[in-house]
Amino acid sequence: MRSIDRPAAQAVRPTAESVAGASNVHLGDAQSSPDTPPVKAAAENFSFYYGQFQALKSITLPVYEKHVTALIGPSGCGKSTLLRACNRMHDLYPGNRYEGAIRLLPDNTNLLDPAVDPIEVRMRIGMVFQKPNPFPKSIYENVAYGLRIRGEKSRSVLDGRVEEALKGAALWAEVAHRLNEPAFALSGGQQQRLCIARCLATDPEVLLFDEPTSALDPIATASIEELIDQLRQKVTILIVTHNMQQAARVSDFTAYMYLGELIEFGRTRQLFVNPVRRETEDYITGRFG
Ligand SMILES: Nc1ncnc2c1ncn2[C@@H]1O[C@H](COP(=O)(O)OP(=O)(O)OP(=O)(O)O)[C@@H](O)[C@H]1O
Repeated sequence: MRSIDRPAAQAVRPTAESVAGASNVHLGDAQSSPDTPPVKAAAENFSFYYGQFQALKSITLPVYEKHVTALIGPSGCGKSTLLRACNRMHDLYPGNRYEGAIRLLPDNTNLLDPAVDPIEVRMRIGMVFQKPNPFPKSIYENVAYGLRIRGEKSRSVLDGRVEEALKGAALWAEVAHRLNEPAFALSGGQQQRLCIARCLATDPEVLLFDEPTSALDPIATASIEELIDQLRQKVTILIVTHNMQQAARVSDFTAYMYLGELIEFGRTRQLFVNPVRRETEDYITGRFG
């Protein structure tokens, strides 16, 4: 397996237009301008099939560095399928098929390349699921897990990284005195922050959130949203949400999907206030979906 953490000598940084160029996607005011952030990842004519069924149709989408991009759209439009493709979750099932590319910058690696090790992809691109899914291990071992897989054995390095990740997930103050307790002893909101800490421990470049607050109460939801707001300073975030208020609150850019296609992509404010496509307007005003 080829490791993907070495930048290629001639990495190409796509712009919003070069990413969207071959498609009909409306970029709205997300087009390149002096204040457009660099592209961190990009789907390029990406299609996905569950057996004979085509769930995603030639998606072309830039994901901007250290910003939050929300994927919205009615149930079954392919949001989770796209998110899962970004860290090769679909590899686990036979019959699934990718076409096109999902590139990670600056090395311009196609994450779907079979020569790229999916385990390494998951270190660079962490994923947080709808329901918190800690391992049946201690709080400490959950966070240390990815580092141990990477071969880290030094207790002092592990201790330091576990503390740093728990602080990054705004959980340290609540668990510092109980690191050896089972992760399942934590509340749902704490377990979700533990899962975020588990991702942070391996220093991911991108974090994927698949409806991360749908199983949480309003207070735990607010703490996860606050955390996302802090995390964007150091990591690129792609989030699937059914909750349009949440998309409006937490994201900088929004992509509206329908029936496996990307209909519109733009800055969140523009997409919600002044969408270019009629389909987007119908969805966000509740006339459809
Ligand atoms: N394992 C699977 N096998 C076959 N088809 C699937 C599978 N998973 C999803 N699909 C289909 O792919 C399409 C996209 O599903 P996906 O879960 O990505 O949509 P979504 O937009 O995330 O929906 P929701 O908002 O309800 O979670 C749907 O038509 C769904 O029925």
